[in-house]
Amino acid sequence: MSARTPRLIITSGEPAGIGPDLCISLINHSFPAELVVAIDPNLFAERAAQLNYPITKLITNIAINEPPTPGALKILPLKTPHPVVPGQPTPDNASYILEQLNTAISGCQQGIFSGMVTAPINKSIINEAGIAFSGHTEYLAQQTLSQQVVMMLATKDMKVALVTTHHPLRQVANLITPALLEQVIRTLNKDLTRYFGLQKPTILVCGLNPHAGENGYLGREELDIINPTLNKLKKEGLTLVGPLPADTLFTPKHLKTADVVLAMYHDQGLPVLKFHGFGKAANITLGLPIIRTSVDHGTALDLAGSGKASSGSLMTAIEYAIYMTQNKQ
Ligand SMILES: NC(=O)C1=CN([C@@H]2O[C@H](COP(=O)(O)OP(=O)(O)OC[C@H]3O[C@@H](n4cnc5c(N)ncnc54)[C@H](O)[C@@H]3O)[C@@H](O)[C@H]2O)C=CC1
Ligand SMILES: NCC(=O)COP(=O)(O)O
Repeated sequence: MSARTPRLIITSGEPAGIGPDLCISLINHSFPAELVVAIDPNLFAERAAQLNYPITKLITNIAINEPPTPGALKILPLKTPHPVVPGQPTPDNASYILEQLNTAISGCQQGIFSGMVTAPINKSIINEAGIAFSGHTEYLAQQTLSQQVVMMLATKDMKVALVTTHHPLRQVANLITPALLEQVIRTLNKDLTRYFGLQKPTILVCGLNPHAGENGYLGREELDIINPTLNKLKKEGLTLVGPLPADTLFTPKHLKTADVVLAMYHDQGLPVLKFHGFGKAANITLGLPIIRTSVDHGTALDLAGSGKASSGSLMTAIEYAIYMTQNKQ
């Protein structure tokens, strides 16, 4: 495969959501990559007609032994077991969603694809089908036998990574252990160098409690867990700042010094990132043996088939995947 032209697989996600719409909108864009969309061709054609996209021909021959064609958009055909109604997801199509992911993962592992970009899925629908599923991040970690993955959302000028991902808030404090924090920071540090060329990234670390625990009077996790872990890693030469109170960490004075912010939990870090750049950020999974980026939003069932969904985040996710394949060290 050419080092300069990646072949990326795009999983179209929940068929009743906006994933298919966003994949269809790729017709109007050209990337320095070959894009292969994992989707039911009938769904692609039906939704394209609904959105008034003229489709003359779908290319389903991926020609994996040929070099990728820059700017090409191809289809990897799969079949939805159940009819798709925009805005109305059904657990009967959960197997189709997982088939997309499994096809993408194995294709990346075999070197057919340089990386995968995922459109959104609805976690609860997959669970309704009787399949325990908390997110792409955790599923990819499990399927690739990865020891520690890290969810990081990135716009062009801000990166926020998470120590914990999709857990009930009640469980979060107990999940933050020295071992987890150490592994997350090591993975983050390593992959910021590996994929983004940051040789010694500055990582700004949030406290867990208000005011970073106020010297133990508002919670002890900073004193007992976060500080000792940061000190251990700082002695090894990592550039870590914190734990800082999360409310004031997210201000320009601190952010301008940081390559990435490490938040302790999902809704500590992501609302700030999304306020800053919803619709133009990518979700990147670090710590995997393959490259995976994703959109920053969900299935937006209210917009499926309406033509009102913005493809900005999918564009950013594809751009980041291309960047990562080309800058990987
Ligand atoms: N990468 C993924 O697979 C993700 C999946 N989800 C899933 O999505 C489902 C719905 O989650 P919500 O919290 O409702 O978030 P959501 O992102 O689907 O929707 C939140 C609001 O943003 C709007 N919106 C979302 N994407 C948009 C786009 N591209 N253009 C214009 N407007 C857009 C929606 O219309 C809605 O008003 C959940 O099941 C959740 O698990 C959520 C985040 C990421
Ligand atoms: N808020 C991010 C999100 O829910 C996406 O998670 P994942 O499916 O990429 O793990």
